[in-house]
Amino acid sequence: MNALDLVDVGFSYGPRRALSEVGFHLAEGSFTALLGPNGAGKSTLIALLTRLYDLRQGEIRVCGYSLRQEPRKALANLGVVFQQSTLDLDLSVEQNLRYHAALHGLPGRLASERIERELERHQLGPRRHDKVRLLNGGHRRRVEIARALLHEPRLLLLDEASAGLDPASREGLNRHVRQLCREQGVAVLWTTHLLDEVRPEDNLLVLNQGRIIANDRAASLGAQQEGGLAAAFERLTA
Ligand SMILES: Nc1ncnc2c1ncn2[C@@H]1O[C@H](COP(=O)(O)OP(=O)(O)OP(=O)(O)O)[C@@H](O)[C@H]1O
Repeated sequence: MNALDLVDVGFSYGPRRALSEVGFHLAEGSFTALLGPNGAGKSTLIALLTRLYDLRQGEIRVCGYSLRQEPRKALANLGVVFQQSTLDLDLSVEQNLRYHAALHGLPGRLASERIERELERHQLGPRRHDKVRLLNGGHRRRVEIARALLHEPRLLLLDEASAGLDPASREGLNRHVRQLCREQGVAVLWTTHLLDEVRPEDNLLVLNQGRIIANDRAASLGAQQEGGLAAAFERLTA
């Protein structure tokens, strides 16, 4: 079963069309980069996937559950890291995780076990009692990812997760998420407008003006154009 299926999804802000006939499938445990220039429709798509906006056109299924018909089951399989951080800066790393576990209704002991596991997995153990305010951008993102995985989703959405990070932290985060995907079998949808975050082996979706205009291995797309992926992306989004 796929981690995510989108079929003919559309969305408009009043008369302004933001998404048209968007369709794609993400296999379980796969890493997919969703690349699009500013205004392509990435945030709108994330808002539909997280049910911030109502889906009126098309179908979205998370692990086979329709977002419209079985939203609770669909969302139980979804973890999200939003573009804007939603951590409480004045709570510690551990308190932020505990708060989220409570929101998801995880009983105390299970919450503690999962928190320990995520702290370890994200190498955050030594920082557990630090207020989030004291962490650098890369570590804050790790806390958000740890938090998003507490309820054991099968699909993790990261919306421009590397925005605002310095190059070394960006690279570290990118590597970390790929490792999670490989080792834990969580499917990842990584949205970005930065081409250098895409690797040749990635599944690549290119969104432009609300439409998916490419869906292929990054290496295959790059091979189709002299100048590689950068030239292909430029041509596609021109
Ligand atoms: N609240 C809104 N009202 C009207 N139009 C909107 C609204 N939000 C977005 N749009 C338009 O919808 C289109 C898609 O925007 P969206 O924010 O989803 O793109 P994006 O790829 O996330 O861009 P960015 O990387 O700049 O956030 C754009 O043309 C944008 O101007």
